[in-house]
Amino acid sequence: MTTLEEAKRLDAADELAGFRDRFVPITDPGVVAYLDGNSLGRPLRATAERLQELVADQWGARLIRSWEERWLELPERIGDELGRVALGAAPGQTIVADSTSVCLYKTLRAAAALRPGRDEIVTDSANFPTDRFLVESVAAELGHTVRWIEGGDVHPDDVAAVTGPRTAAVVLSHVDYRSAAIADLAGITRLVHDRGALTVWDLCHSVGSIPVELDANGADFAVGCTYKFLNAGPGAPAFLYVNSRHHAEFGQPITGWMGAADTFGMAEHYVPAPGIRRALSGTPPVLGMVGVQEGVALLAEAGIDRVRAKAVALGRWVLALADAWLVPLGFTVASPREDARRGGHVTLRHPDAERLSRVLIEHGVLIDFRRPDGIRVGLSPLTTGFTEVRAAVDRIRELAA
Ligand SMILES: Cc1ncc(COP(=O)(O)O)c(C=O)c1O
Ligand SMILES: Nc1c(O)cccc1C(=O)C[C@H](N)C(=O)O
Repeated sequence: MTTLEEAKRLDAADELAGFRDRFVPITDPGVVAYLDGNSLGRPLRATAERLQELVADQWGARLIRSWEERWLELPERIGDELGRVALGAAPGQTIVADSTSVCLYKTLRAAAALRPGRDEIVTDSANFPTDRFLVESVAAELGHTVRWIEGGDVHPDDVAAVTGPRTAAVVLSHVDYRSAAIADLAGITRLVHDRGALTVWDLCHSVGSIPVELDANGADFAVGCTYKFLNAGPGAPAFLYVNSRHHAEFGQPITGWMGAADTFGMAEHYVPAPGIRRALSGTPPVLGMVGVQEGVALLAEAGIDRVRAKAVALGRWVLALADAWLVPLGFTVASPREDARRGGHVTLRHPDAERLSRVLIEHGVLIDFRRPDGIRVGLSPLTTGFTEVRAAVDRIRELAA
């Protein structure tokens, strides 16, 4: 059923519908649908308020004293909360810092160093560019070889085929940025450990969208961004997770003073801080962390399980509309149809996707084009509505006909 009544019924039954009011309204009357929250989540009203407060009360009034009073502890404090709410991570293992790219570099270098004598790093040829580029540059830096899994939608068997006694680390995305295919984090982690290697998971497209269980699955390292489903804002800092069993030996390559044991001791040489704090390098981005804090707080209120349930329902809705309206026009579905294997977006393929994406954006349907022929429909359960999605797919039908 694809009727407007059905869309309204789904919106009326949506337990998370009220959360939409917690976001800054879209004032541009030309926007029909915002389906790009998996690239840049919408801003929270609370973030705007908290930023003003911070500038006035903490930065403006307390000046440099705010570092000691509250700012220095934020990377760990927000990291712990993020770990609790979204990552299945006990406190002391997650920290907010840097960009995903930098966090990936740090964790991959650390992982490789924990496996001396092994000289191969595994990743997937369809992985996000930053992941592939960093795997290549870390491999070049260390004299390692990259072993590629071809083509995305990575299964444990694909990992088994390229890992062995020479594998140091395996770098994979939990949710594929193009197809939304969910990798078997538990099964792959187990397999990689059986081969004596370590895992680095990129959680950019899963954090805040699907529950992740890092501790329960024995994950080694993970990284992710906060500006997608956590709505933390453009360029908001990323996070990294290091399982506590690696803390004693965990050494990361950007040995700045903020990750040192005694930051203000101005020591002659670097001695890493105990625990996850050693993952830090430079001064934490306090303004950007406000958005992370608010995004995580909102997610805690909504609950990751309810968020996931709505993401699944939105995904099914896109598939139903696409099957009825777009498949007859030459579109194909590039995302898994099985709910359990599909993350928080649906990618539709069309031979003319690049031009069509431009036209759609001009007509207020804000989707993403992803090479070579994908139109990516991002579904953010805290802001996306069923009627909104229907209007968007209707517009795609109209413009593609
Ligand atoms: C899978 C994945 N990894 C990494 C990134 C980005 O990394 P950064 O935060 O360094 O821009 C993105 C999106 O930008 C992504 O989708
Ligand atoms: N991080 C981005 C940016 O700085 C500019 C534009 C887009 C992005 C994105 O997040 C892209 C996104 N990771 C993707 O999956 O395509």
